[in-house]
Amino acid sequence: MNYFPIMLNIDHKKVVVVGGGQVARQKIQALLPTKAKITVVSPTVTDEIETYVYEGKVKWINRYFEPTDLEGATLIFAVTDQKEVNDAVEQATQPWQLLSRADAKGRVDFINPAVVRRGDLTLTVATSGAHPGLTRKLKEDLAEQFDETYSDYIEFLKKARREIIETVSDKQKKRELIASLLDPQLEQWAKEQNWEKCNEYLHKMMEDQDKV
Ligand SMILES: C[C@@]1(CC(=O)O)C2=NC(=C\c3[nH]c(c(CCC(=O)O)c3CC(=O)O)Cc3[nH]c(c(CC(=O)O)c3CCC(=O)O)/C=C3\N/C(=C\2)[C@@H](CCC(=O)O)[C@]3(C)CC(=O)O)/[C@H]1CCC(=O)O
Ligand SMILES: NC(=O)c1ccc[n+]([C@@H]2O[C@H](COP(=O)([O-])OP(=O)(O)OC[C@H]3O[C@@H](n4cnc5c(N)ncnc54)[C@H](O)[C@@H]3O)[C@@H](O)[C@H]2O)c1
Repeated sequence: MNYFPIMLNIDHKKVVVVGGGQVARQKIQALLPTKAKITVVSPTVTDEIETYVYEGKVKWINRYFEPTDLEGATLIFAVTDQKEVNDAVEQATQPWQLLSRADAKGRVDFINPAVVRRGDLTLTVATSGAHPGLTRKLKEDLAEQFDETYSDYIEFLKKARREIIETVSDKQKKRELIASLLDPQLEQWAKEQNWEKCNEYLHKMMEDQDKV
């Protein structure tokens, strides 16, 4: 199966998670960094989900699923341990709504990749359902390779690129300067949190370009 990978903006959109077990917890935790309006429908929820409910991050409808629960939802997660319930969720899903089934049965509008977030950098892994365990392993490898310091590095790159775009008008120079931000020396200084060196390098590079 060739899935189409995209990064969705689901801020302020309604997302309904049917089921409140470990898989629901996993999906909700992946949704929390967004500003989606998350509703969980289930007679039981895990302790973590209950905490999110008390913190106001998730709305809990504390009962068995009913078709009207899906009204207005953009994304729907059928993550109960009952095939018949997941089937009922599928039946109630409108053609324009996007459905994910944790049991990978029936209608599958999207599957969930494993995600590593480092600020604005998002690394995702999927095997198109072939082996989710491998997906998890590769995610852990990536999390190690791209450690937490990457968030600050990406933030520096973002600001430096903006500065170049706003101050350099020559197209060719602009492109060259942006490309040279990927110098491994900068990455190293960013890892050491040496922002003085990073900024010095950036401004020296911009001055040098001016002279050419
Ligand atoms: C990436 C991740 C994200 C997430 O869960 O959101 C995710 N599964 C994760 C882990 C994981 N899942 C399972 C195991 C046990 C080992 C095993 O069975 O393989 C482990 C490993 C573990 O937990 O260590 C069991 C399992 N998973 C699915 C089925 C049904 C089936 O295959 O038929 C069954 C059998 C259930 C049963 O036995 O009844 C199906 C799906 N799981 C997917 C995603 C989608 C495809 C992703 C891809 O392309 O790889 C897809 C198709 C649908 C979906 O859920 O979107 C998350 C990594 C968490 C992380 O980030 O660390
Ligand atoms: N995609 C994945 O990563 C993955 C991993 C493991 C399992 N699975 C699949 O996901 C399913 C769920 O796994 P789990 O570990 O979260 O199970 P679980 O038993 O921990 O949770 C099931 C949840 O569904 C709720 N539920 C049952 N009937 C319901 C109804 N009528 N309406 C609303 N909620 C209802 C239960 O109250 C419970 O909260 C498994 O059966 C398996 O098929 C997927």
